[in-house]
Amino acid sequence: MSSSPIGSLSDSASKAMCPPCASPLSPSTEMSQCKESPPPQSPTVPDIPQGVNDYIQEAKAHMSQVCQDMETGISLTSHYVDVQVSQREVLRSGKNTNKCLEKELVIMGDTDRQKSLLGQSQIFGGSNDKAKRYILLLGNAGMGKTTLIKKLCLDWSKDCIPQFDFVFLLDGKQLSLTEPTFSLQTLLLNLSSYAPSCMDPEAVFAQILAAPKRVLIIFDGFNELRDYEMLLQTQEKDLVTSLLKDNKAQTFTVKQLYSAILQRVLLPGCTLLLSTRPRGSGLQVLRRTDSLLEMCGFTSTNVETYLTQYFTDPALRTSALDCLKSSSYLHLLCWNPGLCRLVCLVLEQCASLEVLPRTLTGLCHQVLCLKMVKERKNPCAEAQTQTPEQPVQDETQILNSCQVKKCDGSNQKKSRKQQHTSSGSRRSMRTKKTQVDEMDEEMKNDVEGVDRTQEGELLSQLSSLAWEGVKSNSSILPTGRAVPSKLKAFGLRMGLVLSHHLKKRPLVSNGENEGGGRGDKHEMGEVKENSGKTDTDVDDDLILLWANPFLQSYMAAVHLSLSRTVTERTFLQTLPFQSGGKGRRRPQREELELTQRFVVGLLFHNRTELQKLHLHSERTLKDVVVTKQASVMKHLEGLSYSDLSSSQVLEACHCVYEASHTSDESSRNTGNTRLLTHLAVNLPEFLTFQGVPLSPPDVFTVQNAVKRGGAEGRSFCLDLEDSGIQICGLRALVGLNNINTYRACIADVVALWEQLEQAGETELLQGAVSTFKIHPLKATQVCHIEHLEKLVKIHVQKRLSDSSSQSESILAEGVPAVKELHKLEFELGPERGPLALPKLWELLPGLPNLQHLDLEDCKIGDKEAENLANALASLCSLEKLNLSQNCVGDQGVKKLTATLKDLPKLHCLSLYSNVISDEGAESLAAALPHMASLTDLDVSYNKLTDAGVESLGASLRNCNEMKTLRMWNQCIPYGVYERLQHQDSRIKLN
Ligand SMILES: Nc1ncnc2c1ncn2[C@@H]1O[C@H](COP(=O)(O)OP(=O)(O)OP(=O)(O)O)[C@@H](O)[C@H]1O
Repeated sequence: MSSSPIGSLSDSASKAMCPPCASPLSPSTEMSQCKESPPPQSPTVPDIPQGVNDYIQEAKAHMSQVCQDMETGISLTSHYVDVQVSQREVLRSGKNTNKCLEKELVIMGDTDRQKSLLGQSQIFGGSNDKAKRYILLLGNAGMGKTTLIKKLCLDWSKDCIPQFDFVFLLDGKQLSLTEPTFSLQTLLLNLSSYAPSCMDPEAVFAQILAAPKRVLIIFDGFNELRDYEMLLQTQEKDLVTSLLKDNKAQTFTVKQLYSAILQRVLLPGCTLLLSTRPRGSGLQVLRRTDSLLEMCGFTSTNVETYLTQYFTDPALRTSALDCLKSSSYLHLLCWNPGLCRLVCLVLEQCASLEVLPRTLTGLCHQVLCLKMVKERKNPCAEAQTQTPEQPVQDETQILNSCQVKKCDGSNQKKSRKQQHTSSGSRRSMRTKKTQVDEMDEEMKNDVEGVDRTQEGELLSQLSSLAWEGVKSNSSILPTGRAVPSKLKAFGLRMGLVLSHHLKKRPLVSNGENEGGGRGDKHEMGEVKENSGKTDTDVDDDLILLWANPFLQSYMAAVHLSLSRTVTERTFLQTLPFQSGGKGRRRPQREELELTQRFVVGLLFHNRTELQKLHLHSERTLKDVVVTKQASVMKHLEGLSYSDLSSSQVLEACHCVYEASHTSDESSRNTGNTRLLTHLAVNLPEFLTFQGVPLSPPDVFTVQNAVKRGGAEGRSFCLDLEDSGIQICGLRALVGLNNINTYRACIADVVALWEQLEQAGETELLQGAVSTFKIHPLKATQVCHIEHLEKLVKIHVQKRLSDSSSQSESILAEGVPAVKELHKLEFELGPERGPLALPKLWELLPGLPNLQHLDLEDCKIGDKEAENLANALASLCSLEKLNLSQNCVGDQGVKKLTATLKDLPKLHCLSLYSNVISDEGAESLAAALPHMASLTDLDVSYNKLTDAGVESLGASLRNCNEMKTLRMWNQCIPYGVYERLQHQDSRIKLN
């Protein structure tokens, strides 16, 4: 039992009732309160009992403290950069057969993405929108999901998200707790991260159940979408019944409860926010979500802001900014906030660095080396600096800051206000402090025992663990004795791993709520339990995690490329691009992909640098590296790039970039330039990245390969459609002088042209206009037609905008891409089709060279047919018109035939499956002899009777050019067709 004095209810209530601004934030650095959201509303919530309200206020005060740290030594208050999220949409193909989430999502162009950006206040639905209840937040590793969630929690603590009385953060890591000893109540009030001790759980839980709409539950720490998919498997009926029967029965596993919340069995009215990396399939999740958000990453302005906040010393700031500007690739990597953080770590040393890293491998290597240097200089500094007065932090950070930050050298000053903690928090802090002290002691012993020469050994052991993690898709290190304490301590000191305290369920029994928070009691109990444990088992509930996904992958690659325990066979199996045929490829996991990239980068890295990572003698290292280098070369040079999927071609560009931009002069002259040349020579001429999201660093490596192709006399046709490429990336690629043609989102291309015109870059504009292609065009989104309309307008007006004159000479003949558009498929389906049809009618006359127009299944009725007829009048080149599966009736056909008979080249007309009856057939029959070019007509599956088909059959006799007339209609006896067919074999039944 805890002997800590427990703050009285009135005591904590008085603190909890402090106005929100008095929450313990550092006054000097306090963030502007709720910039985008409406002014904070009154924190008083009607109908909430006072005791519960006290808890809410305490939870807010607690959260405002624990969410302060973005990561060790970096505070949200001083370092947070306002990033935006974009709203994504799911493709409504209805097929849903894709194994990969990315293929299920609409990939927006840059221009549209900018329009879809949401501020933080809009994440849960703005005041005018419908509230969003099931939100999925997507972002690759390091893109800032957890940070945004912390910011949201902080905003909530400042009453800036007033629609929720309760916010609970459920962590994927808690799934490691597998005992069936939890209830919904203990899960929310005791297991959720950042939750303070609760004095009256019964009342609070009752309030949660009474108003679930005012509850936000956030799921974070799930690496991949497939982790959620597992939780969405239908639960057994009996389990659902028992879950519903008793919310307080402590008989469920964390997994069962997570599952039940995600499946809306428990607290169905609450709002769910799920964060995850997007790889993997996620059909079930997609079906449930009503809002799909994606982290947008840092813009260059964001990067500048980040650096400005990071480097408080003006001189260092200026040199860091200058350094970054001089290194395009590092700058582009900063698009990922997690990498921006690593770049800043390196930039801290920019004055003393001879060269900045030029690759991701180089960056991670440099960061690791810096960590090693710091660790050597200061093996256990600040070991005892954390005092109980310091604010409690989240479970990971609290230990991390005691154990890792000590080597970090950063001494964050805490304001008095920050030191003000609630009594519950202090107790919990003391409990954790006890655990931390135990670990510290253990570590100190270990440090003393660590011979510096062992560093290499420890690094290699750690890298082997990193590879185990990557293989099993986990960032959690093996628990218990599997990892020697010396190794744990080393990983913690280096800041490569963090320890995370798994909150275990405190037993709730009647009367236990008297005299203190249950969490504290339990935590104390745990410490007691653990006190007799050996040094490897300080605390069962402490798990170790890799602190940074990039460094984990980097370490894994160190193991694969440098360890002699990795056999040649295993090594070869881990090389990239091993999966089967194009169609069967599943999306590669992010950590594995990164590891493979690092392996290639490391093998061509400066050997003196590699020496720092292992204990090998120079000669052994050389042998290991040379052998593996040869395997990599053989593997990459043996690839047939035309057999690779687009994402694999992209990955190949990355791998080769990592190998060829090493700082090692010796290998730069040998293997790695060979790899780049091989790639450049063998890349397919039609280089398509359609459907593959292209981030700024992706574009850079593609640019690098294509440019090299130019030096080898190659030129390419680029397809960048549905890649989400930023306009600046588009410019970089289009600006290369060996691009024959390119395709990309029309709106972005137009935006690029406008930028070029404004900048007076006429030559580039000329090239960008003349090499752009849109044929054949498949419109699957309403915006595609809107974009086309814009382009056609430019074509017709022969200038970029009403006010522009510069582009007039370039566009004197119109837009070549429009002139060359011969085929347009309108594939929006019956739901969205009608939304875009009016625009289509407008733009069609601007496409005089269109030969093939496919308007299948988009709900064209008689009215639309009339509009179409008018629009078609000027399409003199039209050869094929597909109007299958629409609702064209007799009136529509009449209008159409009046126009169609004047189209001199029309040879194929499909009116399959419409609603044409005999009257319409009559008008068609009358027009047929005048449609001199028509060779194929399909009017099957309409409403024709014998009379209708008879007239068409009769008319056919006067049409010498016709080759087939299909007119199967169910209600006509087969005999009629047989007779007609007998008369004229051009009549077909199907
Ligand atoms: N908005 C931001 N402002 C400043 N720094 C940020 C921001 N977002 C992220 N960072 C930095 O990037 C690091 C990684 O971010 P975070 O952990 O939130 O990424 P994540 O998307 O949750 O990654 P993972 O998928 O690996 O969990 C943070 O520790 C922080 O240093």
